[in-house]
Amino acid sequence: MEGIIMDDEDDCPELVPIQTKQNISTEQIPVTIITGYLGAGKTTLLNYILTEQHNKRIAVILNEFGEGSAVEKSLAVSQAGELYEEWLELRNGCLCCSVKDNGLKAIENLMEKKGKFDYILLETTGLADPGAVASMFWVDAELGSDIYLDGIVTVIDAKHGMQQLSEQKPEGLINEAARQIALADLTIINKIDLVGEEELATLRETVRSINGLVRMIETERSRVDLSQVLDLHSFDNKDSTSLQEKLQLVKTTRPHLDKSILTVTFEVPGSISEDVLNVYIQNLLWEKTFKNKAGLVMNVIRLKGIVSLRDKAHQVMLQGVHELYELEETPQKWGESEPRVNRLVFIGRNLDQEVLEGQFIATVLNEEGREA
Ligand SMILES: Nc1nc2c(ncn2[C@@H]2O[C@H](COP(=O)(O)OP(=O)(O)OP(=O)(O)O)[C@@H](O)[C@H]2O)c(=O)[nH]1
Ligand SMILES: [Zn+2]
Repeated sequence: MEGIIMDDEDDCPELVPIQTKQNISTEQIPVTIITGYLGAGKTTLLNYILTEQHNKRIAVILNEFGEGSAVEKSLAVSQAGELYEEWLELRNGCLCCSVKDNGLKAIENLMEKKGKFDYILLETTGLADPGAVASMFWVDAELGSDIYLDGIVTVIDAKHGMQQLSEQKPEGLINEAARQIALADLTIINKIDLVGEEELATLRETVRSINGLVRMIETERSRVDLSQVLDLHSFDNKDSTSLQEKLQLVKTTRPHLDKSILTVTFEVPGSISEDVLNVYIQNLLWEKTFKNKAGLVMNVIRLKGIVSLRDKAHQVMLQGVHELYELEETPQKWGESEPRVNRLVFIGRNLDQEVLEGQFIATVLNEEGREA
């Protein structure tokens, strides 16, 4: 297989072999995106991770590329935009860098100049859309990069989180704090020293109502068990069994806050054709032809699933962030007597389970029935 990468020196596309993802994943360096609203405790978390005992050489990137479209900037990598970087040596042989613009390019430079790292932590600015940043790393991994996206961690302020989540945005605009939770693989509810159990319970429930899939931990001064934050493998198929089990536990949620983001899930038995599934997903993510019963366009922020593709012995994982999605065969085979099912989880705005499931059955499944 071949793919195109841009050459640094002369901006000339160059054909290079791309190894399959599975082969290189052991050598690739994980990137964890740390996001969260202003003052939630992101920097405290980074500092904590850096000072904890770990045998990793961690590079920390404080990015300021949240403003504007990070995706556009990443696509302009080949145009060799000017970079501004400041490097700081930290404890444990860790490095810290502040990037004004292109985060990806900075990481590549980092690899060249300082040798390889074991781990990269990237703190986004409080108001950034981490989805754009995540998509950028995800796209890059597809191009055979040295790095891969391990997970999105959202730090939430236990004291101010509810208020931030309740802020009404002008029509059409999304609440940033809610979006950050919708995207997360892990949420850290921080500053629990500042709230009582009741307040905490309300916040917990609200977080769950937004993202039915997310793992939640609670901390003071962002003190976490590192094994709960690093090496989550949220975007790869290293762990498809557990993903399947995890998806089975997810329930469709009821929005707690007005017009808020929620999680929708369904399971439909049968095997489907990849082409028809692609049309369904693209209509949802790209064409935006799906509407809820109030006529509002569905907006999916995160998408996960395990599907049964016709002619495939293995389970196939579905992953999506904003408008990017990917279908990837997992090492997990369907059992001989195991019923073939498709389980999908959607996190986003204006989602309606009946519509999503109904459309899936009507288009994806019935199309399959006609072909069979
Ligand atoms: N009481 C209390 N204060 C905390 C806790 N964690 C962090 N803080 C304080 O909260 C403030 C903000 O923490 P930061 O780690 O800078 O938050 P941040 O998310 O990086 O903030 P920005 O980068 O400005 O968005 C600092 O003054 C921290 O000392 C906690 O668990 N309890
Ligand atoms: Zn910070």
